[in-house]
Amino acid sequence: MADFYQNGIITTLHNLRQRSLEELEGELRSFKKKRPMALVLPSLFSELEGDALPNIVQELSKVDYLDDIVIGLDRASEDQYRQALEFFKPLNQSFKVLWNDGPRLQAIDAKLRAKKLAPKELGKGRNVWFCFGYVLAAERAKAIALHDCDIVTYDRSLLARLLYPVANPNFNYKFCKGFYARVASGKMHGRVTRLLVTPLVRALKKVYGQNDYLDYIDSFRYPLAGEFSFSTDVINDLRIPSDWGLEIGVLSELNRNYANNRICQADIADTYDHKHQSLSPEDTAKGLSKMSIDICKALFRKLATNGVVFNAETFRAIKATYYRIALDFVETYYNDAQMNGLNLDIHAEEAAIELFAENVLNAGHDFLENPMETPFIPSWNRAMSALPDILDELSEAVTADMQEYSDAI
Ligand SMILES: O=C(O)[C@H](O)COP(=O)(O)O
Repeated sequence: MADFYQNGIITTLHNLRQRSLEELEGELRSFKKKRPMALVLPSLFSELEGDALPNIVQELSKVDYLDDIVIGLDRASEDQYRQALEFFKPLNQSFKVLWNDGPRLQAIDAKLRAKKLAPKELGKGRNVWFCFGYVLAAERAKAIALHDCDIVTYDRSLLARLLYPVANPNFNYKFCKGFYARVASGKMHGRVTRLLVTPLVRALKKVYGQNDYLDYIDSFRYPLAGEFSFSTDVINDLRIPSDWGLEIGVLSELNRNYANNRICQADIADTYDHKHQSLSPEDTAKGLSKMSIDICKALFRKLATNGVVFNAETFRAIKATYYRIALDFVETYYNDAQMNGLNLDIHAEEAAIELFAENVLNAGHDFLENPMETPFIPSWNRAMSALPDILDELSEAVTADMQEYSDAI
């Protein structure tokens, strides 16, 4: 059984395994009148052909408290968009598929671009941003969940546990982050979370002393989880990073906009596995190497907005402190793995830490060289003020695409 310890400055909602999924879903059904619920799924077309998404769709088709599912489809040709519309048909909820590469959504993007409001980078952040715009335009959902489409261990209890804290009308949470242990096939995963984020946050605390923002990030048991839920009004003011800083960036935005007692985290799965990316030690523009640089920059940028000063010396101190703390963590993880009968490859862990330490410096260098660089997509509030009809146009474009390319929906 899990413990019920509160480890930080936000609320942790545990899974004490005392109630059935059916009971939880029954309660969610009773919430839906006051707080209608939607799910956002950022997806690549290639994920439709993978192992995870077919099972996710099957599981979701059994969920009866959810009103809407908004799927953002990236990297799909016209034919693949048609295939996607067929693929998602087993869903029993009202669903929409945003064909992000299609001519209608590209025209919306061009309109935003002309006002310098369009996302600069392709990827999950951009996809999620357009989906959020669609949810705002639909004006129905009050509670929204988002999860990745590559979860191979998915079952529908993940969604129920993720949505519950923001869907329950008696709770006041604006945002809930999911957490779990990424343990699968006899191994401990979550390399960037375990070996970069936690030790780097601890190193920054050591170098700069107590800091409310670092305490806040350190309170999340899985800060990089792609699974979170929130009340719809959160979207208006949210600036989403378009790079791999997405998860940290969203947490930072919530920290800026809300008090800590409006934010929680929930234990959403006993086991979790997903598609693993390569570490990519040879190319900093790819894989976990790129991810680690984007995450470091997201942390540095946020600290700078709190008045923290960085220079080449401080980055060297941060790197050295990070490296020592991260190496100490390897022993901790190794012993935890041993006691639980898991494998932990010490060499691979230390090689990842060496790469991440180098990338702490690379990120620091980029940060000092390009002080004006920002990966943030403007908030929907700003986009709507510049282009008041943009949400209606987005909604019409999605409906028109679905009508044109599918005859049976
Ligand atoms: O959460 C993480 O640390 C990264 O997404 C990498 O995860 P993985 O080691 O499970 O692939």
